[in-house]
Amino acid sequence: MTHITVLGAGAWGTAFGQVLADAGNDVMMWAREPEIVEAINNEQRNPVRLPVVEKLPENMRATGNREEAVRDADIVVVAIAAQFARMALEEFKPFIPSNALVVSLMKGIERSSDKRMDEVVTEALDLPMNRFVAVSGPNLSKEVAQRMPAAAVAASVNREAAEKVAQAATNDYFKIFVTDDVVGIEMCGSLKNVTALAVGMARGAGYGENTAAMIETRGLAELTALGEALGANPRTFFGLAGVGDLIATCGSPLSRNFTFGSNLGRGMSVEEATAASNGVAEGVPTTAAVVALGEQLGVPTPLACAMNNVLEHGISCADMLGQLFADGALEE
Ligand SMILES: NC(=O)C1=CN([C@@H]2O[C@H](COP(=O)(O)OP(=O)(O)OC[C@H]3O[C@@H](n4cnc5c(N)ncnc54)[C@H](O)[C@@H]3O)[C@@H](O)[C@H]2O)C=CC1
Ligand SMILES: O=C(CO)COP(=O)(O)O
Repeated sequence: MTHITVLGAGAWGTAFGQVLADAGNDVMMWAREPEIVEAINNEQRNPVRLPVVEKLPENMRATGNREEAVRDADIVVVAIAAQFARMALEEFKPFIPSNALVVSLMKGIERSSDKRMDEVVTEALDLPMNRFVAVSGPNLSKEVAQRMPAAAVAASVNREAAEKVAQAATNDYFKIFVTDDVVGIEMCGSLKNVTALAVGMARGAGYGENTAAMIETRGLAELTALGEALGANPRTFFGLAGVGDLIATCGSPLSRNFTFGSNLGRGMSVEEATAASNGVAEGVPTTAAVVALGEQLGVPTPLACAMNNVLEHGISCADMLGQLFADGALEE
């Protein structure tokens, strides 16, 4: 039996923990919230972050102790809000077994460094890239938690590592494919959140299908240009983690990023939308990081720039779309 530890018992950490438990693994959740540790161990539930599940599998336990959480792990899965991942992982570093694989489920770019999660995780743990795997795809946690069929992609420079993670997390309702395109997978997961904020905002402001489709395809073009500049494989953008996740996230009120944008479109301030958010909306800090990455790479990022003006300067939805229209590019 494979011993897998999930760091972070948020909505996705818990739903993915259930995927792993349903696939027959021994799953240990680490949570910093004592009430979540207690609820998982005593009631087999996570009423705080994933109330939709009435009974988590028996082979899922929890602890708040870092050493106990990871010391026997074959695979360590990280599902912590991206901006806090580096700090949190540094505290686990002394306890992670030297042969364990480390998997990131996170979809964000660290604002303080403008680095992707593959960079943050390997730096924080001093981990060789061949022990790192990124998992990403159209995986709204509430649906996966209800065991509705879904799929994702595991990316690693080490094919064997990606296959081991894919096997460990595949069950009768969840399937994982493999790729070696870590950068592409990371960029897809992070940038679709920026697009979802903008689409949500347009929806909240009352715009329809054409506007949403325009933002989604311009977002995809922006993500493809940035990803290619970083060496990603263009095919990745048309797979599950790219177009697949854009469709899921930009089309569902279950997405925190879509909902955050929608609340902005309805007239809430960033502070009000943050207070109303049911969990982390990674696109918010990631938007500024995408603008910075675009500047560093010389790649235009009109959508991220317009969305950044919403988040930092409070411009309206009409002005955000106006800025997209004012972009000088004529080639699609
Ligand atoms: N919810 C979803 O549908 C999906 C989420 N993701 C990604 O997975 C990551 C986690 O998402 P969720 O679990 O849904 O978010 P959540 O908002 O439900 O939970 C966030 C988690 O981060 C932890 N955390 C926050 N600050 C921390 C700190 N300083 N130290 C340690 N832990 C800290 C919280 O305790 C919690 O476990 C995000 O990057 C998200 O984009 C990926 C796929 C699907
Ligand atoms: O990544 C997700 C779905 O694939 C979840 O999106 P949100 O973080 O916007 O809820």
